[in-house]
Amino acid sequence: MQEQIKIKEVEISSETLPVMESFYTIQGEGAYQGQAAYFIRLGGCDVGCHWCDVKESWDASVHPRKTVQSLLNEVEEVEGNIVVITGGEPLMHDLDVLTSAIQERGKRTHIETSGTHKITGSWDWICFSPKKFKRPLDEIYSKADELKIIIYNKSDFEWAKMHAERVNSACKLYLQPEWSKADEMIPAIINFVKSNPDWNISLQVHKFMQIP
Ligand SMILES: C[S@@+](CC[C@H](N)C(=O)[O-])C[C@H]1O[C@@H](n2cnc3c(N)ncnc32)[C@H](O)[C@@H]1O
Ligand SMILES: Nc1nc2[nH]cc(C(=O)O)c2c(=O)[nH]1
Ligand code: SF4
Ligand SMILES: [Mg+2]
Repeated sequence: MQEQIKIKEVEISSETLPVMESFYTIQGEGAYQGQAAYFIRLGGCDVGCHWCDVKESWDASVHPRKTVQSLLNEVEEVEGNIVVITGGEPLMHDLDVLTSAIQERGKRTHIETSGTHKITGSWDWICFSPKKFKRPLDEIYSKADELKIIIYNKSDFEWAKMHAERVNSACKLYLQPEWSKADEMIPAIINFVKSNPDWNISLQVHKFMQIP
């Protein structure tokens, strides 16, 4: 046991991840919208969405590596008990050590993912946002707590339904307008949700509030 704890401490202090930014804010999207959360944005993504709102995250090599210990110190400084790991595509990294350590400190681990890489980490909430640009892996469908489809054009509604058929029955369903198309797509999203009341609308409220 003593030996095991030692190994863990070594892993926590020596394991590093490329971090583009980390910040304490309000979760602007999905089921936890409106709640305080600490965000850790990891560098690296190989999906390539042309409308991605954080393209600066894609190249992992330009983002300095931080130790898990230093990330834990940041997380422990804030009152909020939700930690959101995002990116980039966070599942390009092994997240076992980071997420177990966050949970051991009594905080919740949430992830924002495209589901295109093997799931590592221990998660209290998985937000799965599939993309047409890279096929998700099968394992994410049974594990997702929240399915969040970005609506860029009208063809995305049928695509959304197709994914909803594959997730587990408890998974919450969200449609989120692509930011630059929001004015154009919101009327169609409203009509869709009126006809398909299992679905909810997610609006990136942090952008309206002009916060990170
Ligand atoms: C930047 S991504 C990072 C996490 C992961 N790579 C993913 O795509 O799920 C975080 C969330 O923002 C959404 N998103 C990215 N660009 C967007 C945009 N222009 N408009 C609306 N949502 C966007 C993604 O679909 C995802 O749900
Ligand atoms: N406030 C805020 N909420 C968010 N929810 C998901 C985000 C993300 O980029 O993953 C995000 C973000 O960047 N900011
Ligand atoms: S998967 Fe996520 S981070 Fe990667 S390009 Fe798409 S929206 Fe951006
Ligand atoms: Mg964002």
